[in-house]
Amino acid sequence: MSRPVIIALDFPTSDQALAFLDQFPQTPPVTVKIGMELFYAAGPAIVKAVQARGHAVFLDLKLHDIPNTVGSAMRVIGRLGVRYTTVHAAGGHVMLAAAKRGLVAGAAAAGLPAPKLLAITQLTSTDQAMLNTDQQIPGSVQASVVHYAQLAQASHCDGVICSAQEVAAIHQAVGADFLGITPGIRPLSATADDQQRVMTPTAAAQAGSNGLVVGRPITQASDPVTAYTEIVKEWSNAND
Ligand SMILES: O=C(O)c1cc(=O)[nH]c(=O)n1[C@@H]1O[C@H](COP(=O)(O)O)[C@@H](O)[C@H]1O
Repeated sequence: MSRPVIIALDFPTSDQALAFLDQFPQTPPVTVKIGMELFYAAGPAIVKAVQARGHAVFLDLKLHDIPNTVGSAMRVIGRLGVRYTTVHAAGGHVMLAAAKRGLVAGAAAAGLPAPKLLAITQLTSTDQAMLNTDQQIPGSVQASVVHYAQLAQASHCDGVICSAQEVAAIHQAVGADFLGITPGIRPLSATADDQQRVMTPTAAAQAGSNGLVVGRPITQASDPVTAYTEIVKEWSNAND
């Protein structure tokens, strides 16, 4: 799927994650996001287990540290054969560029294509008040997200993670080829949970999102495969 619906595999153990995943057919393969919770519990072995089933992995560890540390960690991630990985744009230009260099070098050493590097802009759980008070960043959320997208592009990232609410402004500022992958996706029937900047799959497609990240509306559904299939159908129809 060139515009994937990525399932956030947010589970505390490998057994739970794989039991969930094995409800899905292996064909067509799905793309799953392995984040901090599952990776801290299960390590690189869970990446291999998902790949062994033929599915693609988005490894979401949101690195944010000094440039040398991030570059070295990305060199290791580059060897894992994942399709996407993340870093915080707030780490700045030197850190982002080191992340990209590390990722490309690690992948090349393993003879693999480099994963796409996505920079986190403002988390979708952040609202206007939190931006201005907790982070002491003046101005609008959209202005901050567009700024981070410009910084990420200038630092050789392949795209950003943002809310679908900002995707159109990002594409206008940095071009439509720069990926805007969007969590905070909620079908009309779903609750927002801790997300602040949400959109439906249809609205995200209309805004130009390059891919959805969806967790609880699928993982906590009584029938996850049907929930996923419905979201894919809504997303595909809106992209046609
Ligand atoms: O990097 C992410 O994937 C991410 C960035 C962001 O701004 N907001 C966000 O929700 N996410 C992740 O996307 C997933 C969303 O999960 P749900 O809210 O359950 O759909 C979680 O795994 C979050 O860690």
